[in-house]
Amino acid sequence: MTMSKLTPPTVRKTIVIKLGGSTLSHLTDEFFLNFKAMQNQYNIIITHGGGPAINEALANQRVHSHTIDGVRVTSKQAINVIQNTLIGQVNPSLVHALTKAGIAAVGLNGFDNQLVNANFLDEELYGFVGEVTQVNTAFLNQLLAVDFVPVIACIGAYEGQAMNINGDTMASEIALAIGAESLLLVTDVDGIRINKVYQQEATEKKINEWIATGDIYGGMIPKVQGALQCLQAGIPSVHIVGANLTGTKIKGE
Ligand SMILES: Nc1ncnc2c1ncn2[C@@H]1O[C@H](COP(=O)(O)OP(=O)(O)O)[C@@H](O)[C@H]1O
Ligand SMILES: CC(=O)N[C@@H](CCC(=O)OP(=O)(O)O)C(=O)O
Repeated sequence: MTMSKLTPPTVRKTIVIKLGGSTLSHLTDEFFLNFKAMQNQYNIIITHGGGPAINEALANQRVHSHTIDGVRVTSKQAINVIQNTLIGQVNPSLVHALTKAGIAAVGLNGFDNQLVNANFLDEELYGFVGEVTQVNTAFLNQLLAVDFVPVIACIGAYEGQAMNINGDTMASEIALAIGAESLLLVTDVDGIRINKVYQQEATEKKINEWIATGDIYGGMIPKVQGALQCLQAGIPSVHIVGANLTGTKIKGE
């Protein structure tokens, strides 16, 4: 009997793409084409937020909330609305858009097979906001190995309790846990804009200055914080981009 040579499995690198809630309602055909082109080379994990949908749902139900530096202070009432909105509405409509474009998307959140466990970030200050404690990377790798695209809503699990995790923080934590090659934070602006000019590159030093001067504020703060954390942990490529996938490259020095 002749032994056939075993072909080693191709080790494909992984990209984590975070889609901001602000982008979800207008993903273009160009975006899906770019996505498919990337799929030829990389495993792709999608994470998403849903800020605008959450704001609308909270307003409809007259639940007040506010943010501190882009992180939503989340009461018990708010977390119920947020859980229902992200897992019940935003996630399935994104999965639908992706599957319609021929992408094998599988909708997930922190509860699924203990995908993302979380603890309270600071219960007194933020309420039900989660800090990621563990990501089930083995499960993600199993899905990627059979060419599924995990689409993860930014809800973590703490002993059966849903925890609100900022979408950018969730994306960064997943990128770190899986050892991603690249993190792409896709938002409604083409990167970091300073004095009306979009920056092609931004260093840690500049970013810290821009936060201090107020040129970076609100929802851009968790993005740059997550981006810097990934860069410091050795993820080679970290970008904040618009839906056309061009924007700001985050650099260490
Ligand atoms: N320096 C900055 N450059 C660009 N956008 C900024 C900056 N500082 C704050 N922002 C705000 O951050 C927003 C993107 O964050 P966010 O609304 O949370 O989006 P997403 O839903 O994609 O996470 C921009 O629309 C803009 O209003
Ligand atoms: C703790 C926290 O800030 N959670 C976010 C989760 C959604 C999110 O991050 O949505 P975007 O990606 O659209 O900003 C929130 O409640 O708005």
